[in-house]
Amino acid sequence: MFHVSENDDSSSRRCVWVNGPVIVGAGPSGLAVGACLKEQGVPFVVLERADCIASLWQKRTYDRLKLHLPKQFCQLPKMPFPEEYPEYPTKKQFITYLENYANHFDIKPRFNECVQSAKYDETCGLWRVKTVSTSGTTRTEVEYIGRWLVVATGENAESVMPEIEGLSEFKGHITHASEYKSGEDYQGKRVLVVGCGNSGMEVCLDLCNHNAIPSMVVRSSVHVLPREFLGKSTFELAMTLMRWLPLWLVDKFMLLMAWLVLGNMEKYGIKRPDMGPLALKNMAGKTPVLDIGALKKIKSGDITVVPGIKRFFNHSVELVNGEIIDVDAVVLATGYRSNVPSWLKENDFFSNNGYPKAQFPHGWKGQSGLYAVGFTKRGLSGASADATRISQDMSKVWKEETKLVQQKTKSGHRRCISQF
Ligand SMILES: Cc1cc2nc3c(=O)[nH]c(=O)nc-3n(C[C@H](O)[C@H](O)[C@H](O)COP(=O)(O)OP(=O)(O)OC[C@H]3O[C@@H](n4cnc5c(N)ncnc54)[C@H](O)[C@@H]3O)c2cc1C
Ligand SMILES: NC(=O)C1=CN([C@@H]2O[C@H](COP(=O)(O)OP(=O)(O)OC[C@H]3O[C@@H](n4cnc5c(N)ncnc54)[C@H](OP(=O)(O)O)[C@@H]3O)[C@@H](O)[C@H]2O)C=CC1
Ligand SMILES: O=C(O)C(=O)Cc1c[nH]c2ccccc12
Repeated sequence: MFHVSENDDSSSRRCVWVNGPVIVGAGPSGLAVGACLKEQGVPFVVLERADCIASLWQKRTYDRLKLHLPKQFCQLPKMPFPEEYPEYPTKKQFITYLENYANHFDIKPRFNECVQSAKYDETCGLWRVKTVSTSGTTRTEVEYIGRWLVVATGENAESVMPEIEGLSEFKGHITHASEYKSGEDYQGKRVLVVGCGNSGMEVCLDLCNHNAIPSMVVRSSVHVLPREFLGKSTFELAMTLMRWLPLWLVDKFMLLMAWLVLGNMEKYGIKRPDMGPLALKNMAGKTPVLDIGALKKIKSGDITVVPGIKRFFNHSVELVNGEIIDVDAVVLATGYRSNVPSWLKENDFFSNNGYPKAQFPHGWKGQSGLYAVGFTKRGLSGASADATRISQDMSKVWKEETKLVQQKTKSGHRRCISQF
């Protein structure tokens, strides 16, 4: 690396030349690319806006979270989970695994550096990546310059905060699922949970377990599948069946299985989409809920399912069916979005929704040395697949060029000697 600096009292500017890729984001995706590159001897820099690795897992998830897919589908390349880990590791175990992973591959991200912009400079054929970090009253701007850019900022970079009429008038506590830690703070409270994805369902279950009174807003439809069927992981079963059967048939099997285990959920207000669960995941990226107990609580009446929201009042909410219910607090389990459009000045490869335009498995490589990892809507296994491809692609070029440079230096050296 090569540095150029400029300073005054409260701010400083630096320019850093990066030999190898600039990786933006130190979540599982950025770490996986780093690990694969380390093995190939390609140097890199990882930039992270937070002060730790895997900030989504460390700072923006609730206490009782566990991986909801079996561990073999969640491990990163080149280092399996410890054998003693359970089939569904806890959040704490997953974070420990990631910390060990970063240490093992000696990945040292530059923390507290938020990427503000990244632009390809046509004239020099290089990426210019600008970051800002503030510490006390000092503001530091750094420009990293390199030939490759790896976008690893994730599908969950920002929380989606819906605009609902009257929400700003609501006097109770409002929080997003990403800030929710535990139901402990909600004992005895009537909590409206907006959204019925995996977050909404699990927050409701956690609230029940802490003697709160949750109502869950289901404004459209959702596929709920049991996490296990006859002691086997539903996800694993689906993946196995997909090897032999067409997707529509696997979907039929999933629905039959869900009906056998969970029964008909429509009478409880949970309507299924017209499309099957895997077809919908493939087409729209909508993840089916893998149930770990919320449905039992819905059946027992501990969780009340309510339709969409019309508007909020000071202490209550009006639903689309005209009903008004009193509410003490609101948890917005309304999902996440990518933040790529806010900083990446490029629109050939990335679409304005912050995802690569090309579908999996083609969305990992763009033009001019641009790469994306972890935008497959296939969780950690999708990120691992991207990381492997990216590192292979880069290391091929890196090795060819290193060989060329060595040959040139050798022949240059011979010429020098022959002049004497
Ligand atoms: C609650 C929850 C549970 C999940 N459970 C599973 C599961 O069980 N199995 C599974 O396969 N998937 C799961 N997922 C999917 C999830 O996307 C992955 O687990 C994983 O975290 C994705 O890794 P990532 O590195 O792509 O993104 P992230 O983990 O979000 O990491 C991206 C990093 O980039 C940083 N960043 C963002 N913008 C900038 C910027 N401008 N400058 C610098 N740094 C930046 C962020 O701070 C963050 O640290 C879950 C997701 C959630 C929200
Ligand atoms: N244990 C685990 O491993 C967990 C994994 N996850 C993963 O994290 C990712 C994000 O999940 P999640 O946070 O649940 O987000 P999702 O995007 O999956 O779900 C968002 C939910 O919010 C609803 N919603 C959005 N806006 C509104 C609104 N204005 N009014 C009413 N409802 C609204 C959506 O309804 P609609 O469908 O109608 O748009 C949907 O039900 C997923 O990939 C999930 O699998 C999450 C939690 C736990
Ligand atoms: O947890 C997530 O966000 C995932 O995307 C994991 C996942 C990848 N493929 C799936 C298919 C069905 C359910 C979950 C997943």
